[in-house]
Amino acid sequence: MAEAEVVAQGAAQPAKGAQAMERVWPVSAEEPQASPVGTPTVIVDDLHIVYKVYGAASEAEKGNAVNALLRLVKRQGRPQMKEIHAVKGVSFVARHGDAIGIIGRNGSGKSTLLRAIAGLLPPHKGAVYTDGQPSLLGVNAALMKELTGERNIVLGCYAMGMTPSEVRAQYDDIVDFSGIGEFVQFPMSTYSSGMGARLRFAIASAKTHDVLLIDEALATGDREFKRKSQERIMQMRKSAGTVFLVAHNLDVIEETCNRVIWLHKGKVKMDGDPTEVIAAYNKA
Ligand SMILES: Nc1ncnc2c1ncn2[C@@H]1O[C@H](COP(=O)(O)OP(=O)(O)OP(=O)(O)O)[C@@H](O)[C@H]1O
Repeated sequence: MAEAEVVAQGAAQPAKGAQAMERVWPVSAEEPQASPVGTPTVIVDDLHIVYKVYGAASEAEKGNAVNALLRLVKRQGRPQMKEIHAVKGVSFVARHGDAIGIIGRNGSGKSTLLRAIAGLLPPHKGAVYTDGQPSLLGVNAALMKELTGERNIVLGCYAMGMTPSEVRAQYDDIVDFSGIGEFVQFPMSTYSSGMGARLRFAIASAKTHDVLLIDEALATGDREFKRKSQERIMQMRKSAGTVFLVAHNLDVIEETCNRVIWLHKGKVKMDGDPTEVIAAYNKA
């Protein structure tokens, strides 16, 4: 991911792969301005995502070190194109106020699904409809390492569409929440990975998102930070946004989410109550 992609990807521009959702619920004269809890925010309809990888070895050459060396040294053979079908026909509806945990083994398609909802990957087949702007907060969503924390906060907030006065109002809270203290004046290249992750989460969560997608961002923080971030995710749910959370730590998912989707080899294996889905996943 490019260094300049700041904090919450997709926050500043319209999503590419995702489509704005058509209204599918009834409109009445007394309808409140704020979206009521339970209205759909994301509809994923028979979604397929396929990566095309160039330069992959053919089946016959797989695992053959001599061939691999020959290809490198003599530049033999034309680059092969291989397709990786990462998400295979996933469908579900997410609603306002939902915090949805996505679980599954390594390579099951969790991050790919989040990136597709954020509109960063075009569907090979099927569609993603979103009501509101999805924002992806990932471990790889890089701030600019050569800039200080201070400048990254300002840039990150602008990238999320905040105004200068909103940035001023939120600045102290972001620094406090991140817990990076005086390091805010140092370049981010001097931060530990945990400090960087905390700052990213603090910046991204300073704004109310329609749909916030969090990819393993809580994995690197310490216990205290995890507690604070979980509280903040709960607050975001209350402000009627929708939060998706990918994490390998199932305790975090169970404590934070009201629903869990278990992906297995790119397909939904189970979707429902966190305790039930996690119990089934642990038995598998
Ligand atoms: N940029 C990419 N190019 C090609 N293939 C990719 C790319 N990203 C992921 N894949 C492949 O897509 C499949 C799903 O990967 P993905 O990262 O979505 O899984 P994941 O469940 O998030 O895994 P993990 O738990 O290890 O983070 C894997 O087979 C992976 O090798």
